[in-house]
Amino acid sequence: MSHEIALKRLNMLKGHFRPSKDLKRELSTSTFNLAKAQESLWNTLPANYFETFECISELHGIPDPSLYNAEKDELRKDSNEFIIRLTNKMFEKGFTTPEKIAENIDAFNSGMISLGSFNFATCTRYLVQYGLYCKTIKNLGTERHHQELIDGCSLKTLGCFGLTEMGHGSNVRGIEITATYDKTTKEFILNSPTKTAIKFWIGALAKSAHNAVIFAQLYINENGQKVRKGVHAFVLPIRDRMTHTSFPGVEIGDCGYKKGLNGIDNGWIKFEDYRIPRESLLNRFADVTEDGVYQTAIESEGKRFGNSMSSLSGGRVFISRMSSEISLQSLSIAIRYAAVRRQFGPSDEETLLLDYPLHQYRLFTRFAEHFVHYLGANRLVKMWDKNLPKLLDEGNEQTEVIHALSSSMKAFVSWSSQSTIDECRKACGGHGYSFYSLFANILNFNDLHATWEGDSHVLTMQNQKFILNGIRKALKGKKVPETLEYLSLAQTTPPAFKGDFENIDELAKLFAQRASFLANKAAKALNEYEGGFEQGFLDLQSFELKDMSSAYHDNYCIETFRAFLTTVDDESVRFIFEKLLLLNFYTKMHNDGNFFVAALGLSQFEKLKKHINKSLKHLRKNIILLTQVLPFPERSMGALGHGDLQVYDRYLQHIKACKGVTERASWWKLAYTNSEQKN
Ligand SMILES: Cc1cc2nc3c(=O)[nH]c(=O)nc-3n(C[C@H](O)[C@H](O)[C@H](O)COP(=O)(O)OP(=O)(O)OC[C@H]3O[C@@H](n4cnc5c(N)ncnc54)[C@H](O)[C@@H]3O)c2cc1C
Repeated sequence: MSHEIALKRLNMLKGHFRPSKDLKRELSTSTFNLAKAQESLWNTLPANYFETFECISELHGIPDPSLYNAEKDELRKDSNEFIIRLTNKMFEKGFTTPEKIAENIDAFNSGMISLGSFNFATCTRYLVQYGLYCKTIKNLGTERHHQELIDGCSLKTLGCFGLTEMGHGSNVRGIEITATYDKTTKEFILNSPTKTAIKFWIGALAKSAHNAVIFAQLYINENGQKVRKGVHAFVLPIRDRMTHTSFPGVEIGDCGYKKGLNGIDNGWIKFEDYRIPRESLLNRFADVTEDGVYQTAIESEGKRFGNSMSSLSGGRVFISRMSSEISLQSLSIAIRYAAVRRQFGPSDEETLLLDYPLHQYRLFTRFAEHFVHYLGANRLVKMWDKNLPKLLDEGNEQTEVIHALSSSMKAFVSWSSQSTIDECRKACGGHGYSFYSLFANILNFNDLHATWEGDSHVLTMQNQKFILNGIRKALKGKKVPETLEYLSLAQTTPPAFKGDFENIDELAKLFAQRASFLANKAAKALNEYEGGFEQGFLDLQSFELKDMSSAYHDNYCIETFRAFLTTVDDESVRFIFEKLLLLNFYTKMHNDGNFFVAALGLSQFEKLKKHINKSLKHLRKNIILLTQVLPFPERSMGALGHGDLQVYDRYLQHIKACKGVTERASWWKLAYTNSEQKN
């Protein structure tokens, strides 16, 4: 499908807005060309985004997420049924054959992101199936695992990904499940020796999966000794396909109700002398011969482990994007609601929430921030897709860059998203607390992003190590990896900024100098740390090291945005996008007084407030049209945020659509004392 047709169809999905009084008023002040803005932004979207969107929207009977409040088992059944229907549809349309998907899982996965606006559970099921189960087989397996890959891609086999255990999540190298090779039968024997060795939290395991990828400590016999060879991955059946019950030696259970995302059947699994064939070992980087000899071309256990884990960056890439997307989704809801909601005011007609400067600050500064994140995340998805064919090639530095980048993006984007979604909920007051506003759903989903696919604090430490390595390279005059070019500025003191506050290039340079300065400051603090480098690395986590990572993240997003601006040819559109970037600069500067008071001087720093207020006023004129630039369908806008701004009508429709709203309760008699009670 051509891009143009895709845009047209997606605009149809987004809905035609009946021009309500509020919408007419809002659009009358806008200053930019909507179609041109959409074209520029949508060009940055991941491959297959529109195609998947169209496929999903053609499936009938998918409930509106803001009306869908089913119980755990029903949610799980629905998400299972839905991915099967969707995959069939994709095949039917010829977008994907199992072979095609096997070759390029990520193009498919990018499209799956669009599922998020329909149903988070189904989107997660897709990520587990393709992004974790299939991708691990593809990246860590060899030709002998091709059939498993094809079966996984076509959904003949439902799979899950078992890395985390009851006792170990972040420290994956500490997992306890053992896989011991028995050369007499040419099998591995899986065992969970302790309670903490039980695999836990595994998505799609509790009720659905036929197969699992399981990470375990590999043991072989060498000269009569049991020798540990480190963490390795295996693909294995866990349930009998005739009965869908687990095999002897495998115990599977449900992790039960969670804070959210109950449509995913997270489970636990315990092994007791469970035998699997030698070929189950995903043997791209290491193998065990029939006679029980361990063979690998990579001597270092750490390097082998690193290779096994690098394919996991994909999950972080998608989380970064998903988090920025659902923040903009939440902001669009809150902004549209505020264009209708009135409170107080000098005259009979009360003031719109959207006209209060405080409300503008709360919502527009975050809109600008997440718009910048969104572009950063879209670029990261493209970097990931491009790098995929050579992901694990020897000497491919790009994999390391993407790992560092996705680690910081996942952390900083999902952290700020959490507070943004919460702020949006509060900005809609009491109605924001309603289930139908969708905020509870979105907030609970995003909450997980801080934890799964690697705890975000632990991930920022990986990003910090990458930057510190970069500094070492820069000091030796070696080329630094992509995203660390700013280190060449070698900034050891805060620069004195005398530039123009409207000049994006000058402000971008200031942010690059800040990233360089904070990196050098952290490196110096570590080198001079009294307790030594290792202790310093722990002690300075909340201070210099976190600031260093945060500045790296800001710099990457700013550079991405500047590159994006060069692709925008319509002046009215470029102008409005520049305003978003400038507002993001000002708020970030204002929030980091430590650095920016030193760089600007106190009186210039104080002037930031004036620049912020001016930007808010300008954005006020365009903000509703800006929400229309985003490629979100109306069904992801809950009851309060549809583009036609018919807030109260739709909210009431939602309320009334629920079963039993106006009916007398079955327990009504309890509302009366015995003496009053009717028969
Ligand atoms: C709904 C859900 C679905 C999941 N799905 C899967 C799945 O399909 N497959 C799978 O394998 N796993 C899955 N997980 C597990 C998830 O990936 C882990 O929970 C995650 O990696 C964090 O590990 P943990 O829970 O052991 O936390 P811990 O590592 O115990 O962390 C607890 C806290 O300690 C802090 N901490 C840890 N180490 C350090 C340190 N060195 N310095 C300072 N602070 C530290 C962390 O920041 C965190 O706040 C899922 C989890 C959930 C909740």
